[in-house]
Amino acid sequence: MNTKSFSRIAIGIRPVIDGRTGGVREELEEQTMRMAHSVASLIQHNLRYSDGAPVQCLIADTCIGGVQEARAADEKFARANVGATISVTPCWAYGSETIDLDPLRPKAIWGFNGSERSGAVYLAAALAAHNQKGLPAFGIYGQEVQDKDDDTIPDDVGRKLLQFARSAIAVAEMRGKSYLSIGSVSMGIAGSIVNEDFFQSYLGMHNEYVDMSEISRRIHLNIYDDEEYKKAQAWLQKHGKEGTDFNTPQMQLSREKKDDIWRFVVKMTLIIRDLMVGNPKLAELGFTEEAFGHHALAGGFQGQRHWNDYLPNGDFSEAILNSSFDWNGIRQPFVVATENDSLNAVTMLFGKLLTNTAQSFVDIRTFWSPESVNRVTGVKLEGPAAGGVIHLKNSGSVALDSSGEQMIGGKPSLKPFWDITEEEMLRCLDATTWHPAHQGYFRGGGFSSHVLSRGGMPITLSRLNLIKGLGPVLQIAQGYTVDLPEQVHRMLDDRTDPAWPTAWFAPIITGKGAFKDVYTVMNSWGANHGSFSYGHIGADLITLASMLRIPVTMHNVPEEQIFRPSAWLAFGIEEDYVGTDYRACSTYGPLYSSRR
Ligand SMILES: C[C@H](O)[C@@H](O)[C@@H](O)C(=O)CO
Ligand SMILES: [Mn+2]
Repeated sequence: MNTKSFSRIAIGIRPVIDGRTGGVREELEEQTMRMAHSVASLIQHNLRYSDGAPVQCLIADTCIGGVQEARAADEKFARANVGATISVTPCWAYGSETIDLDPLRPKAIWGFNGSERSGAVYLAAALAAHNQKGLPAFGIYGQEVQDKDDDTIPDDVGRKLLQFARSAIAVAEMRGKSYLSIGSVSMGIAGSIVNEDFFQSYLGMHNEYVDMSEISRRIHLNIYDDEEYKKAQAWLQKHGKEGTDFNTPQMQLSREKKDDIWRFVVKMTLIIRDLMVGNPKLAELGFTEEAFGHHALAGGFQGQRHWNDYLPNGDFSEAILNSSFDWNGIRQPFVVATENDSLNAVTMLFGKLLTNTAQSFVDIRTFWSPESVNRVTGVKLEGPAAGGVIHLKNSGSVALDSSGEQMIGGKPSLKPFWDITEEEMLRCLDATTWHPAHQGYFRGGGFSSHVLSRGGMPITLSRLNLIKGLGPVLQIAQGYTVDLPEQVHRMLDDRTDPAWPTAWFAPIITGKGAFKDVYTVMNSWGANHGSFSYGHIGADLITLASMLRIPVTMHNVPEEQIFRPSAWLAFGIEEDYVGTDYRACSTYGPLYSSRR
């Protein structure tokens, strides 16, 4: 992305120490600094930014024994674009004098579980100070006692440090970036009514808008890189497989018209990307203003109906941009929401920032109970599909990675772009057929990406909704993609548009609440759309939501994986995990609230 001129977000590490000189402090200096270095090294070795570079950590110049050193660290961090902090300590230190007071930076504290001196005492004192001041912080305290010269990070501590850091980086990455709406509201879909207050107060993001006519202008005035356009065309000749035209013969467009549409949608793709992140090549061509782009970390394309009723739809552009590759090779995926559903774009953005993988935009289309499947196909669903499945099927576009043709340990998966091989990219392309769009819905034509997600992939379906009087809420359902028997898949898929991408989803059922059964998951979904991300990332989504103060309305994440700021426990009894979260989020209010 064209954000080179912006400095990277870093995580600031704060070694906190007992400030009593004349014996105590001196004895602790080295151990405390070593803790800071081992945390920095853990993060740098395990986490990456969206472009694949390792996450940077910055350690305070000195150990922090009091307020002077705390503010000196602040100053260093402010200059270096530090977006979150982790304080570490093996000992007692002066709680409220040493903590990070910046209200906008997510913060965690690791208190070393030792017996000679106890980091736990500081941890508890510092967390109490944070909570008393309304600055929520994550507490990390290892399960097992460590000896004072043990510099290792125990597994449980490491897991929490990384869970915190992944979300903290996501929070910091969003701040100051834009959501770009291309067009406005698609067919009355509420998620495409962009809510500026939400973007600004909860995510620290800005909203940018262009009319869809801007795409048309750039196509007509040749405001795109023609060299890249030719490269893309040649690549498509080789790798783009056109599929069956499912329109009735009278509705089918001529070959000539279809070829025109191919040319058009490739240009649209370059233009949507350029609108989002800019393109220095445009400046060379004399289009200096267009070269900037809109600083967009996510975007959406309205399409229906003002554009699609007479021009080619966005299916191809969205599918390619959301994928981890194109004619330029393997690269980080963009986030482009269908139907300009900005709330689904945010859900996709959360998933992308937490995992660095391509996200799959889906319509939550049909609950197929075992009885309905049996009635229609005569087949009794078995195995993971036995309780019924939810048909996830976007109206024509999905990241090609969703095919599951990338492998981890020989199993279908979606990987960060730096782990995807050339061969896996080709397999994803091979698993995709581009079908002429349904003429009833898309009079202007287009090419829908037909991708069937392979079964057996752990996925997390999520969705952000806005509720007046309450604010944003997040829904999370972990589960698996499933392979239905071939003839069952065909019969069910053919009842709707077979040109569109499909995933059969079996959420993990707990027997309780919204996860009573598959029907209840479907019935509890708060909108027509959702986004799925590879892996069971519900715990990370919950941590991220707590940093942003977005309550989670439903989830099936095991209790032991949940990690939120320590203050959350003060808001209610554990059994009532949803209510506790609501009370905490509403007390703190959005992270970038003007109330502060
Ligand atoms: C083609 C159809 O109109 C779809 O676009 C529509 O059903 C949706 O995707 C709604 O989410
Ligand atoms: Mn839709």
